[in-house]
Amino acid sequence: MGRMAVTTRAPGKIILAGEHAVVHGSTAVAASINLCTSVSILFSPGDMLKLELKDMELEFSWPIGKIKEVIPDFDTPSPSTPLPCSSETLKSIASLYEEQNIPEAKITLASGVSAFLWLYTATQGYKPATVTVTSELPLGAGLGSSAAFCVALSGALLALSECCELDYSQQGWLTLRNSELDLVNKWAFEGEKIIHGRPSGIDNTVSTYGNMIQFKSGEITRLKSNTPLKMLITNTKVGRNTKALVAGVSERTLRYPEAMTCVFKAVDSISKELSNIIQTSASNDIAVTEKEDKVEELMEMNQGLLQCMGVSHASIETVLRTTLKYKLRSKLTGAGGGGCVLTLLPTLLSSIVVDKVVAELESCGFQCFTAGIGGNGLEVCFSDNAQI
Ligand SMILES: Nc1ncnc2c1ncn2[C@@H]1O[C@H](COP(=O)(O)OP(=O)(O)OP(=O)(O)O)[C@@H](O)[C@H]1O
Ligand SMILES: C[C@@](O)(CCO)CC(=O)[O-]
Ligand SMILES: [Mg+2]
Repeated sequence: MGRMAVTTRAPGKIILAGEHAVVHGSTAVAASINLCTSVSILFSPGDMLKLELKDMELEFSWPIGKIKEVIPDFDTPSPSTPLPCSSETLKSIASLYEEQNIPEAKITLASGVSAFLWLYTATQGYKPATVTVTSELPLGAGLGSSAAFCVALSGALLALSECCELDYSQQGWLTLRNSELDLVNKWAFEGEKIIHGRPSGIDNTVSTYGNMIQFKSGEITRLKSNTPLKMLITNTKVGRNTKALVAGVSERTLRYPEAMTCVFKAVDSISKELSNIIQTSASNDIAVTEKEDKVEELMEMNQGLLQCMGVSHASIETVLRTTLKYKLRSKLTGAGGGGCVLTLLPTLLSSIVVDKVVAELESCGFQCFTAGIGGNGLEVCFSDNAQI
């Protein structure tokens, strides 16, 4: 029996320090969170490629012949060689979803659908299949939904290719070898380029490998945290688009190169300080409190510099002001412009205060939750039939 069906899951992330500046070569620190995107692929007879986005109750389908016309040359795809999608091909791919009548309110999905069509065809060619996607992550809210989608999808596509040496009779969730994860990460980066324009690669990297990482110009250092950090995540529910925010920072950098270079350098130092603090061991409550005080201070400094880059938002400022009333510090996470804000919850903070701050934030229309930080990266599960 060949490999017919696979399900993968890949986590979202929080950025503790360094978003945006990381696109310009600064250090950043990120951790996976225990909210995932899952992708299931089932090769099926027939002549259609189907994409089902379950949470959005959307279904797309294309005749294989039509895909071959628009994205030619993949009769023998080479999944072991990650390929960028050229801007001409990206334009022709647009004709594939324009025919599918994506509802106006969901037009931001177009870039995700383009990334899907590219990654699928470039790795599997013209095989008919049904691909199903579900996600626990809010889309476009700073928690790396685009990267989790690209990693889960690339992982599923490669798990069904000759590139991965997996025992597909094995039950339950499996992890890939490091060299296989490296390949998934590279394909996912090609997908992120379609969605983000100019990604640094931090989001797909932390989603692929999991845990907590320091990242600078594609170089990854795994961080061993001795004391777990507890973060409150507040979703302002203000929609935004990472591609536009990243482009905005680049435009400001072109207008004020010297000032922005200093800002990026300051962020680089903040991320390095943070990563040192995270890795120092704290043996008692006083040491833990000192550590948390420093993390809070660095988060506050990083937020100031993100304001300077022009990626804060009135809703984010409301979260900052509200949490500060309770002496809690916050910073935006991900691309900003709305989306999610992180607030450090010190170990000795009473649950009464947490309940109060959450109630006040929720009365503003925001949504608060906590998430496990630093868990597994991509995982794969084989079955005769896809799981979701
Ligand atoms: N489950 C999914 N199904 C289809 N497309 C998705 C899915 N998740 C993300 N996407 C695509 O990614 C886009 C959101 O990506 P974007 O980078 O703007 O936000 P994010 O990744 O959630 O936040 P950040 O990049 O700041 O961490 C969506 O508009 C869609 O095109
Ligand atoms: C804003 C950004 O720095 C992080 C988005 O999560 C973009 C990137 O690094 O690709
Ligand atoms: Mg993204």
